[in-house]
Parts: sequence; C-alpha cells; structure tokens
Amino acid sequence: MSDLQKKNAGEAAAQHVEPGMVVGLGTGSTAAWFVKALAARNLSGLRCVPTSEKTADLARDLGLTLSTLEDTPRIDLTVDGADEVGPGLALIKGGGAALLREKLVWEASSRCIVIADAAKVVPVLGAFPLPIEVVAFGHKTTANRIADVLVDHEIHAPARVRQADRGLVRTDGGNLIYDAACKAIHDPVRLADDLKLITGVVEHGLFLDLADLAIIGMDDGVYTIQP
Ligand SMILES: O=C(CO)[C@H](O)[C@H](O)COP(=O)(O)O
Repeated sequence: MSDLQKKNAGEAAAQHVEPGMVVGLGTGSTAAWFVKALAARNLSGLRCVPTSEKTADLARDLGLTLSTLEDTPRIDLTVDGADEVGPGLALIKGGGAALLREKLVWEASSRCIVIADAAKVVPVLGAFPLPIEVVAFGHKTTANRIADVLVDHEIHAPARVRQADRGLVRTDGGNLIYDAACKAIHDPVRLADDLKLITGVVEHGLFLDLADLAIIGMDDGVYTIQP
C-alpha cells in the first residue's frame, strides 16, 4: 500500500472533471486524495454526491458543494477507490463499508473511474475478503445462506461479520458487513447473481461492468487500464 501512489491516482483523476459537472465522490483513502485534488482545482458549478458520511464531511470541509442522489439523480462522473482491480475492470469494493451507497452512485453515473495503488491490480479477484452488506435482522440466518452459496462456489470458509472496537461495524445505512475470504473468485458474475438472490443481503462488493477506466498510481506517475 502506497500513499504516494494513491495520491498520484487521485490527482490524475481530478483532471477528468470539468466545470459544471455532477461528480460522485468515492470513499476511502484513495478517494480522499481525489476529493482533495478536486477541491484544489476550484472548478465552477460543480455539484458533488458523496458515497459516505465520511466523504461528505471531508468534501464539506474543503468547500465543495454537496448534493444528494435524490436532488441530482444523474451523475456525470464518479471517481472511487477499490480493494481489488481484476481482469476487465471487475472490482472488489467495500473495504470501507460504503459499498451500497457507492454502488447506487456508480450505477447512476455516465462514467466511472476507479483509482488505486498498483498493489490493488490482481489477476484473479478474491484474495481481499469480499464484503457483503446484510440487514441486521436475522443476520445469522442470512450468514448461513451466504455460506451455502459460497460452498456452491467451492469457497469453504464462512463469511465473518465485521467487528470494530466497540462491537459490530454498522454501515451508514445501519446494516452489517460480512467478509467472505474467497481466496479466488472464478465466476464473479454467477457469484454476484447468487448473493443478490439471498433475502437479507442488501448488496455485495463485486462491481462488475461498472468501471470505464482505471487510473493506477505508481511512485512516479500513473498508468491507465481500459475494460
Ligand atoms: O470500497 C471502498 C470503501 O467502501 C474503498 O474504495 C476501498 O476500500 C479502497 O479503500 P482505500 O482507497 O482506502 O484503499
């Protein structure tokens, strides 16, 4: 993990924003570099839709004009980080527990740019545990059903509920996160479909066919990947 690489990616992505755009702001340390670089450009007429309360606080502090998905349902460009960037720009996201709002904002966007440090680029998704957002009510039952789906995908480690110092992690929407140590996800499309069918699963961190461009930070610049 390199902060310089994240900074380089965030700053390069900020160059893709034009005055007057509605911009989706991702969540996480790489997205924070983008938010800072965007604020520094001081472009006129921007409206920014944050994907978490944390990003909203940062953007507000930096003087960016905030909007919501309700007020601006069409977003021109979203820039966000990822936990893994796989072949075809298939992604794992949700390490920061913001996957539901992130996916809502990504899907409302005409264009999405994923930004990451070079270590995030992988040949096969799954070394990073896949985050799955689950409704708190009956979550242990839901976890059993997730385990059944994982076994069907030859993933034999059950997903574990994410803990913080003071108890279970809650998302901005009040849900829980289960992390599935998949190791290797050989059929992300089928796994995404199967997880979505479980009652109690709100969303999962597989972002497939959503990214239009990846900007990967290096120590001395960036390189890009097209899907
Ligand atoms: O998906 C995310 C938050 O839900 C983040 O984009 C992802 O976890 C990457 O974070 P970072 O840039 O701090 O490595």
